Amino acid sequence: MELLQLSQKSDFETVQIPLPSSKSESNRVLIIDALTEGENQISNLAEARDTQTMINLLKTNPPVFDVLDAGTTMRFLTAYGTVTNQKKVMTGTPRMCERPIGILVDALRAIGAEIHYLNIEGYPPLAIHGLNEQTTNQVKIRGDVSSQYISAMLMIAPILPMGLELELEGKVGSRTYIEMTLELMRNFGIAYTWEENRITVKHQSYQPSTFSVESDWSGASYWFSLLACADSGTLFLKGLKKDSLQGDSAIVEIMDRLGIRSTFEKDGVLLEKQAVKGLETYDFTHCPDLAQTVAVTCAILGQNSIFTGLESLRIKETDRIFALQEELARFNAQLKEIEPDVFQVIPSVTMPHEVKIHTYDDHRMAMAFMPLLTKTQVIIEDPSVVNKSYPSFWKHCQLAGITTQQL
Ligand SMILES: O=C(O)C1=C[C@@H](OP(=O)(O)O)[C@@H](O)[C@H](O)C1
Ligand SMILES: C=C(OP(=O)(O)O)C(=O)O
Repeated sequence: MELLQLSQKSDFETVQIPLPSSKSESNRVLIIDALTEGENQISNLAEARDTQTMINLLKTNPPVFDVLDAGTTMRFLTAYGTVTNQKKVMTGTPRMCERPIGILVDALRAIGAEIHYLNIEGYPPLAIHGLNEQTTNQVKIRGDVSSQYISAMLMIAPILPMGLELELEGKVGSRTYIEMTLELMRNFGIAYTWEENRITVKHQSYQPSTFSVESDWSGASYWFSLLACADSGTLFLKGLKKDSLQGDSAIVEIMDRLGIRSTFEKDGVLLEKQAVKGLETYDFTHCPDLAQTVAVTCAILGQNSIFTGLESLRIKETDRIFALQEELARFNAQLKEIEPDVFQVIPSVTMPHEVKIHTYDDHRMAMAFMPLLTKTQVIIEDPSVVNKSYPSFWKHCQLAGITTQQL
């Protein structure tokens, strides 16, 4: 097991962090690009492994689409392979084959697709046999498991001969990601309506256009957390915009409560320290990828916060609730379920001289616990796990003056 030691440091002089591009925006524009007749001008695609996997699969078009551990790549390419009438096997890592996909497969079957499960009903691997004829444009889809199924259906909707009327059922989580999908579709010429729980996309063509992918707000969250936990300093995060398509820009309002003032400038955002106002409660339903960052920050800052909207965390790269509970305990903090789906962060009272963090094949576990280095020496197990979304993360830590050493 590779180990990376991060030395304790708590002052960050004016440091500029370049940030990676958003993998969520990148993976959407790649699908849209593949469905556009004509040339798009797309820049700043993400270096994330999830995006590079998508680029390679679209370019080489092998009979087996192995998406590794990339959820969006699995869900978006399943819909793409179907609408482009291809025969494909969709597979991924063992964990990917434990992440549910039945809701998307049912929606695709409802419009006439032939898809078979190759192992366990409701989970990858899958065999796609394409879509010969669209049988209906009326589809009901649950919104409470993953928004990625909805985004996948929406992006192929204009290509369907009958278009699509998607009725969202029940609670809709990660809504900001659905909005991102529709905004990007609009950027490439697609008209849609979203009235109450019904999204309608008529049959139409994607129009060639330009798009520059923004920096990644989920990746930015770790830098907000670092400064919030530090004694002093300022950070400048490049390439972030105030009007972002990414719901994880909610980190600005969360960190305003946890001691960070954000000032938007022409080419990014300046982070400065301010007094902690306190985060009593936060609902992560629409920004689930921020939960680990904020849990660790609250645990370090002595904030007894209540978290809700964490349901989807159990089916991501790992069971993130379990992983957080185990790793927070290593510095005597807790994430306690005080009622069904209501969690309380119980902060650390004593900090060990060194903390070793297990990362569970989850990039966000490695990155979310990095700010612990403001209080103690940290050892991160399997540091290359960050490659999924942020391959240059440790290099950027060095830019911030953090000493990293492979053990
Ligand atoms: O559409 C997207 O780009 C994503 C949607 C979210 O997943 P869920 O919709 O499954 O919550 C998020 O957690 C994931 O990192 C990226
Ligand atoms: C959940 C994530 O990604 P995905 O679902 O696309 O694998 C993530 O990046 O935190």
